[in-house]
Amino acid sequence: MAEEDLHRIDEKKPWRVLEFYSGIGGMKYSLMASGVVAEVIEAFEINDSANDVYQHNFKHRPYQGNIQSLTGADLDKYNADAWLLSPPCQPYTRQGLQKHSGDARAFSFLWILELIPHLSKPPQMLFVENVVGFETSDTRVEMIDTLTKSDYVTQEFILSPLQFGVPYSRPRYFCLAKKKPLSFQSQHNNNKLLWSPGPLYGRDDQSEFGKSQAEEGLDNLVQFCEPVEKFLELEAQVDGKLISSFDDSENGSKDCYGQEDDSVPETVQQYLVPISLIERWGNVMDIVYPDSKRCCCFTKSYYRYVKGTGSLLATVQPKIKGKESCLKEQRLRYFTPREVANFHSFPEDFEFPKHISLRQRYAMLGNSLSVAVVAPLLRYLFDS
Ligand SMILES: C[S@@+](CC[C@H](N)C(=O)[O-])C[C@H]1O[C@@H](n2cnc3c(N)ncnc32)[C@H](O)[C@@H]1O
Repeated sequence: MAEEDLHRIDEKKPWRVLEFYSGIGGMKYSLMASGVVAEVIEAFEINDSANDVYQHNFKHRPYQGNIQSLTGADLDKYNADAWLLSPPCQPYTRQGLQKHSGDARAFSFLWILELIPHLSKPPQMLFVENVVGFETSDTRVEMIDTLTKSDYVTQEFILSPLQFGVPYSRPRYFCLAKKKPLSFQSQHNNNKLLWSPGPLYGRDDQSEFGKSQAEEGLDNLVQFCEPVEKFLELEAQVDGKLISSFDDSENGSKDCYGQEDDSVPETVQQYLVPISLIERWGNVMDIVYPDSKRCCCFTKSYYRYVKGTGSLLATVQPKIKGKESCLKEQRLRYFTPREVANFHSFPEDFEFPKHISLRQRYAMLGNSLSVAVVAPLLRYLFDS
């Protein structure tokens, strides 16, 4: 390690961090929440609207361009200690064609990997986030191969917000890498894929860390999660008593779900799911209640499609929960973008600029990440 890097550790100078695929800044929020003394010196993102949101909240506009056009010299000049990367997930999602490294959307990440061995100032630490499915991809094989040859040690995790007290199922893959002679606190977890947050808290009973233990343990963990109602900005009806004051008398006549009107609703009524949609798709909807301890992953297609894109909230609680009771009478509504941000544990002061449409808000949030999960992972990565 260069002498200046050792000084950085000794003097607690802020780590210099690059944020690739910055989107709406989930990595930056996680770094802030982690308590690590660090500074994002540059962010890279191709999407104009995502950059508007980033700039609105952080007063800095990311470098707007294709990451694939960056050169080794461009990256060397930042002299960064750590790189945080959340490359596109579509090549690896179960819904996609799973073309892995053959998918054009994987090229920019493969390009970044290719640059690493040729850098004169490679990062001391790397953090990569992706969907479950990435761990079996050829891109992951390429990544681990490059990192190992370039003298990094790695630990990989699959973790969900449910394991951090948030009633939200969003398991994601993470790779943490440190360049030797830096090392992890629990070195016996090097080169392993772990399904438990135990090592982040110094718990080292490895028998707990496998996939099957994690899956078995989830039901148990769910009871320690906060209820969904703690994440709501709009009030919900509980115990048959209407707390919110909206009148949904027009609900029955509404037969589209936001495709025509993409403006941001101002009342809870506008988030109600049209009756026609409930009639057609009710059997595939995931319904949760204010006292539920789990809701499904919000994807970037939430609000545009109902199947597999995220949960809907019943604002009227029936005597028997679920689909045995009439769904139309449960007055289902979409979670608002602010509520999705709450499930992602974004800070209260996060906001969208006014010109960002409702669908763009859901899309960008669906692409983002859970601060509750990433912050402790970053703390563990930067811990020396
Ligand atoms: C999975 S999302 C990451 C979101 C981010 N972590 C957040 O919190 O919002 C991937 C992001 O990478 C951007 N992106 C995809 N390909 C890119 C490329 N070649 N160059 C720059 N940005 C790219 C997309 O626009 C998208 O915002």
